[in-house]
Amino acid sequence: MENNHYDAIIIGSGPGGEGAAMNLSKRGQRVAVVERHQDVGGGCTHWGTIPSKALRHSVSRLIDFNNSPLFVEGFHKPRAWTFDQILKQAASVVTKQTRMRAGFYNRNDVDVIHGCAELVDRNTVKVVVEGGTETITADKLLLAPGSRPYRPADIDFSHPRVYDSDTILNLTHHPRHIIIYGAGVIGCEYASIFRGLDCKVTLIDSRERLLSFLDVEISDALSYHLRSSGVMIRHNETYASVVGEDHGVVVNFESGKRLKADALLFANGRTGNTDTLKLDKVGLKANHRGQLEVNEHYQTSVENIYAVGDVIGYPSLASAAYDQGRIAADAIVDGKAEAKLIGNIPTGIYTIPEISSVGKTEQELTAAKIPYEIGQAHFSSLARAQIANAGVGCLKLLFHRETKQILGIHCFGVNASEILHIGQAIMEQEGDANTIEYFVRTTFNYPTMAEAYRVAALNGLNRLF
Ligand SMILES: Cc1cc2nc3c(=O)[nH]c(=O)nc-3n(C[C@H](O)[C@H](O)[C@H](O)COP(=O)(O)OP(=O)(O)OC[C@H]3O[C@@H](n4cnc5c(N)ncnc54)[C@H](O)[C@@H]3O)c2cc1C
Ligand SMILES: NC(=O)c1ccc[n+]([C@@H]2O[C@H](COP(=O)([O-])OP(=O)(O)OC[C@H]3O[C@@H](n4cnc5c(N)ncnc54)[C@H](O)[C@@H]3O)[C@@H](O)[C@H]2O)c1
Repeated sequence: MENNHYDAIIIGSGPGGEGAAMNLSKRGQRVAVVERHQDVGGGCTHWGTIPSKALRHSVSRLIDFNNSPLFVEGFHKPRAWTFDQILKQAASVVTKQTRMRAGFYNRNDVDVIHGCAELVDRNTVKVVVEGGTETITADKLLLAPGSRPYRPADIDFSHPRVYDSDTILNLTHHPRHIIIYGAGVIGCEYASIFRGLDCKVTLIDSRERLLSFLDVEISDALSYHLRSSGVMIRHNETYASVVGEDHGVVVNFESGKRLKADALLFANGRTGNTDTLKLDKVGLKANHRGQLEVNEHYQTSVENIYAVGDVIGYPSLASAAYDQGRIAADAIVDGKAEAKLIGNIPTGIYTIPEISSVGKTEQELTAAKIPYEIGQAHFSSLARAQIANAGVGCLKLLFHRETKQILGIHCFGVNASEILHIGQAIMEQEGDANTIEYFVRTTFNYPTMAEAYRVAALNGLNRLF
């Protein structure tokens, strides 16, 4: 029984669970991680971030190839790949990630128990393993069970042509036309992937603007580029019913419209994986989206039970989940966490073109009556972008016209999610060190995409009078 007692038990081996496990182990704690999937890595590695980013990478290489005069000379038709083909490439990345992550647990002496965890009481976890159950105990518990696609009850997800963002990874036919219902981040990313594979894509948005949390100009640019690549976007539409047919799906809308396609990807929201945890055994209750409430130390209302990652809701990102796990581990060991998740969480959206932003949008600054100015650099005017045939995109810096403090950074185009971090490093500086003038005072390698910061800063400073 002694061996079954740990300092901490973690449920879930996604970025939240892993971040916590590594930090707890480095801090000398005896840790067990319970994972119901056969491999570690979480939804992030197996069904979410990693496969979707690997698929997207293959598609953008295909687009680059077909658009490069150097490669297409002599070819009379564009190269084409099927979803099935690029899935194989994605699977190999998932395998590499899984092996690497399994190694982290091994090297750090973290016990990984494969089975489904249920809470018995505030110190005891029952693990349903193949052929029986195991019971383990700990002083502290950390819940990092992640989330899954939200599935409305009136849609038959067992129909072979109806997919969500998990099951789309089992798609074996190549749809000529796919309807993507839900134009959140997942819907927009998959619209780019399928369009890049030359499928006809209809993207259904229940709202009137794509990704309305983005700066309007960037969201407009995304709409423009998705549309010009051939994606049909329908705004302000809500489904009334989904009817599965022999080789396709018909979606009827409340507006009276009807659409038919070979497949439907329903990507409209996520639900926290709390339904099988038996939260009632410890007196916890999830909200209607299966999410738990925590305080600034990631502690739930039960003192020794913590929670991180998608199960606590916003920002529901792998990037943040890892940091939350690390911070929660400090709180578990020290009783409180000194470190905090940064206030301005960056977003990286892997559509084609890619989008990334941090800080305030123009609409937020206008609403708050903050006197800001804009500095812009269009990629088409950068030598590096011209060399790379990557002229679509821009970097937009929003800064305070009096203090020159950077307030927001918005970027779209090739490598936007990498480019963003240069500006973020300056924007995160305290006091006067956060200034757009940094980009004018420093010297950038030439030619680089980073040079966009100098171009944008000069553009913005020249607007001041
Ligand atoms: C299609 C898609 C693309 C995404 N792209 C990005 C991106 O580009 N960038 C980004 O930052 N984020 C992205 N995300 C979000 C990101 O994947 C999640 O925010 C992240 O995985 C959350 O980490 P987590 O540790 O909370 O949970 P998860 O990664 O979901 O891991 C939870 C783990 O807990 C296990 N588990 C659940 N219940 C139990 C139980 N009772 N017993 C045992 N084990 C259990 C699950 O099997 C799972 O392995 C994407 C998500 C999706 C769906
Ligand atoms: N590149 C990235 O950072 C990236 C990529 C993909 C996904 N993600 C993460 O995945 C999630 C995206 O999910 P999404 O694109 O499906 O859409 P979303 O979170 O934008 O939600 C779409 C709609 O569904 C509703 N909704 C959400 N959860 C619901 C629930 N449980 N029940 C009923 N309605 C619900 C929302 O209010 C919204 O109107 C986000 O949390 C995002 O952070 C991130």
